[in-house]
Amino acid sequence: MPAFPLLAVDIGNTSTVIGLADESLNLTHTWRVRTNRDVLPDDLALQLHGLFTLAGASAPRSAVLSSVAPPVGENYGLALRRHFMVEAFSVSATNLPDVNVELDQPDAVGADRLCNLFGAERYMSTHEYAVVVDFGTSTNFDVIGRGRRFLGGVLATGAQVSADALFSRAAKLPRITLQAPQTAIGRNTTHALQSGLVFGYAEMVDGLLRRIRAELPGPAVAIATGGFARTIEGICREIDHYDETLTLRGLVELWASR
Ligand SMILES: Nc1ncnc2c1ncn2[C@@H]1O[C@H](COP(=O)(O)OP(=O)(O)O)[C@@H](O)[C@H]1O
Ligand SMILES: CC(C)(COP(=O)(O)O)[C@@H](O)C(=O)NCCC(=O)O
Ligand SMILES: [K+]
Repeated sequence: MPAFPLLAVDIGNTSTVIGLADESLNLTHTWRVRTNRDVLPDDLALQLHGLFTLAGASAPRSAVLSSVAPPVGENYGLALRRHFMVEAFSVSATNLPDVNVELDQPDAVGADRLCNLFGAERYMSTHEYAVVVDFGTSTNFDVIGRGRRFLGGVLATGAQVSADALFSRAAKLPRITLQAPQTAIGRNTTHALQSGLVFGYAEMVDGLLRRIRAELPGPAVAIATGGFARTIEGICREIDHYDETLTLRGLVELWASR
């Protein structure tokens, strides 16, 4: 039975990134939709059907899911079984035999972070270690060692969550767009906020990367991904690469290496 196209679904707390991969494991289509915990399996099937139809893509013959937003992953699994006759593989630390999760409680690690481990492998030819900085609802730093070792990391408040917390507690502050201002010294409220929220955030990331690198016994390559990565691109000095599809590609590579 042909297993392609493979459907890969990365369900985050804010967005769900969906892709179809061909037999060479290349992503032929990608979509980004809002994660909605209220939708039911039949809603998700309609959404998938609509996306495939709009793109003229064939229906999937296999599927792999990563979810950190229960019960959305379970609902995608049901939708795929009922409407596409596909039994999806769900990522967890307990069903990946080749991965060493060196944490106190390995099964508590987010599935997206395990995808990032696989997504980082192609950057590790010249480095013993990699750090994936995933700018999502939370900003997580996933520290990876060669040989599929998940060594730990950092979970920090996401940039948008930080901004929303400030706006909700300060009555006179406007809801600004998170983009870099021209200068660090802001001469109006908007620019001052953008300086704090974007440059301040970038300095936090650079500082944490320096601390992580200082704790590792060898050099580490740092790769940024996630919804907010593009805003920070070129501002963080400690980041070597930007890769928008790292998590989704990692999910596809994880599926292929089971
Ligand atoms: N197209 C975009 N351009 C800039 N920022 C974005 C974009 N999409 C999402 N973001 C920002 O990225 C963060 C969410 O990232 P996302 O990868 O969607 O999160 P999650 O992995 O938690 O679902 C939020 O701070 C949001 O404002
Ligand atoms: C850290 C996360 C909240 C990131 O989720 P995201 O920001 O991508 O929606 C998620 O990976 C998670 O819930 N992890 C479980 C705890 C852990 O990884 O240690
Ligand atoms: K994240």
